[in-house]
This record gives sequence, C-alpha cells and structure tokens, in this order.
Amino acid sequence: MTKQNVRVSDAKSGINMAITMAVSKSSLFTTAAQKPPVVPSGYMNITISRRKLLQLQDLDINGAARVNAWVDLMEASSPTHIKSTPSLSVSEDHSSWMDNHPSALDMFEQITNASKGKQIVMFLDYDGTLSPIVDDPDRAFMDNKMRKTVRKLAGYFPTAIVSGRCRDKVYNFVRLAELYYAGSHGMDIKGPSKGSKYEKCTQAVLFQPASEFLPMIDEVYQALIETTKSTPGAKVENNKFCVSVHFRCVDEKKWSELAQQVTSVLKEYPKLRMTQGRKVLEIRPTIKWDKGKALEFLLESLGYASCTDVFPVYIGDDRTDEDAFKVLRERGQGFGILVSKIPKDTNASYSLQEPSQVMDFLQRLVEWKRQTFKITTEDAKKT
Ligand SMILES: O=P(O)(O)OC[C@H]1O[C@H](O[C@H]2O[C@H](CO)[C@@H](O)[C@H](O)[C@H]2O)[C@H](O)[C@@H](O)[C@@H]1O
Repeated sequence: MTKQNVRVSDAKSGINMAITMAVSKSSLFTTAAQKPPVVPSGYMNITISRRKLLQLQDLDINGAARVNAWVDLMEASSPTHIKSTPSLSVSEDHSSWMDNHPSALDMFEQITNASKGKQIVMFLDYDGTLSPIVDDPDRAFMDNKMRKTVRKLAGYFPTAIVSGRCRDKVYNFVRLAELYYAGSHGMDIKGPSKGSKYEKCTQAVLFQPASEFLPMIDEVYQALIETTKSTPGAKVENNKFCVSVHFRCVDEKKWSELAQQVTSVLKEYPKLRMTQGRKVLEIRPTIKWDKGKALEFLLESLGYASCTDVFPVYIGDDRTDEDAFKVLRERGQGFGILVSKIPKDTNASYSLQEPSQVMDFLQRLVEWKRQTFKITTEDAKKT
C-alpha cells in the first residue's frame, strides 16, 4: 500500500483541498494476467478532480455550482480538454499508460494461459466497443464481420452484451438470439431466446430491478425533450429504464445551457441520478444497480456465483463499464479490457484501441479455442 498526496482544485466550484490517497498495488491481483494498475502521474490530477466533481452529485450543492460542475465533467471527458502534467510529454504519458494497460492483442498468450482450466465468460459493451462511435446514435451499426465473429465467439463461450441502450434497441443492432442481453446499464437482463447450453439451471433469465421507475422515466424523457428543444444538436434518447441526453452535436458554447436545462428538470426527480458517458448525460434511477451488478447477476444465472474456475472477460470503452472492471478486480477473476486510444484512469487491466482491434482479439480467442478443442478431441480419440 502506498500513499499519494494530491491537491484537488476546481476554480468554478471553489474546491481546493489536499487529500491523501491510499493506493494498493498488490492485494487484489491473483493471476499473472491481472497486472496491478499503477496510475501514471500525468493522469492523477484529472482523475481526482473528476472524482471530486462526481461527489458533487451527492452533496447539497444547487444552482450554478452544480451546473458548472457538470460542464467541467463534460469538458473533462472531451479529449481536446484532457491535459497532461506539463513535465511529461504526451508520448511519455501514453507509453507509461501502455506499460500498465498493455494491448490485449500483444498479451494474448499470457491471457489465455491465465484462463487455462477455467470457463471463459465474455461480456461485451456495444457502442464504441462492437460498433464505432458515430454522431447519430440511431446509426451506430455493427458490421457483418463483427456480427459473424461474435456469433462464433458465443458458440464457444457464454457471451453477454451489456449496454446503456435499451435492450430491444441493442438487440436490433446485434441480432444474435444466442446471446444474453443486459440493456439500460444492466437494468434489463434477458437470456438467450432459445435458452442456453451453458446455463446450469433451466429457468429463463429475465431481470428488471427498476421496473417501478418506468412511468417516471417516461415522464422525465418527455420533460427533457421539451426543455432541451431550444438547444441545437441536443438529442434525448429513451432507453426504457434510463434516458440519455446526447451533446456530441451540441456546440461547446452551449454545453452550459444544456447542463442547466437538464439539471433544472432533474431537480423535480430526486429518485433519479445523472452520470456521464461519451458526450452523453445519462439519467437513471438511484437504485444500486450498474453494469458491475449485471455482470455478477449473469455469472450467478450461469451457475458461476461462487466458482473459482470461471474467467470473465469484460470489454468496454465507457465510464459506465468501469463498474464492471472494478467488480472483476475485486473478485480477482478474469479481467477488463478498456477500448481507448487515449490514456484514461481505469480499472481495466488491458487495452485495445478501437472496435477493429476488439474484433481481432475476439477472432483470436475463437481460433485459440478451436485449436484447443481440436487437440483435446484428438487426444481423447487416441486413448
Ligand atoms: O453502454 P453502451 O453500449 O456503450 O451505451 C452507452 C451509450 O451509447 C450510445 O451513445 C454513444 O454512442 C453513440 C453512437 O456512436 C454516440 O453518438 C454517443 O455520443 C455515445 O455516447 C447510446 O446512444 C446511448 O444511449 C448509450 O447510453
């Protein structure tokens, strides 16, 4: 355990304080595939500042300070705003981040070695992981090559799609009936339509822990459409158990106006909370449920609740995927892979740069499993 002193300052909300963080570098990592993350110094300031700003949600801070905090968060997630420590060059920062989060393609052998004798279970985020990020959320199509790869993958390993989108919408993009789907950030989980060869129990999986919030979500969706219609480029998306307010196509000068509009609507809904993804504000129930809980629920449904011979792999690109990466670290099982071209504070162990690399990684997994399966079957015939 090491301690790091960090100064948190945020001019707009007036926060300026020194805190001491305990950073554990070893206790959670049990396999060779799980390298302890050493947070590169160039990112510490951004990380803490963001965390502090996130805490603002829980404090009784109203009005301008709250709006400013959200605008800071919106800016912090925009690559053009991410600054590194002046003493380090961008390439130095990047290479030290890569040392701590190496490419999952480069580390393929180590990863498969660590999974030996265990059942791999695959968890895949959708936007930015299986499909590239595009301006129009309704046109975030997955290409056929990726679909074929995911289909083959699901033939070898139980596979789930875990998305912030509503389940029906993500299903319409993926169109593979053999998968598990966890939509609305895991608040809407359904097993394969024809059942699953992997499930140890026979009961069909359907889990919706936030169903009582449906009328409220519909109401807030309508209110957000009405309130944000004066902001050009803003797009409100109904994701059934949560709502997304997109600002990818909103002029940066209007971000503050949009944050103001959204927070003014949310003031009336204390049972809803706001988080942030890639150029999107996400509104969801305050229940303690997220992608990490969905991962645990799915492992349990598959009969792996307290098994030591399971190896979950979660691939995602977004802040909301961090909940799942964290669960894997805490369980000391499997690992997370962050899809990102730029260094980010993450609980993932490995990285991939973009969806095309995700496809390469999944193809290699399929090929590796095919080969291992062939060898095992041939050996069995010989004996
Ligand atoms: O958990 P995910 O599957 O990654 O879903 C998170 C959000 O993804 C979508 O928005 C993101 O992708 C869009 C299309 O590429 C892009 O335009 C947007 O800026 C991104 O934030 C989806 O539309 C949201 O509803 C999801 O919450």
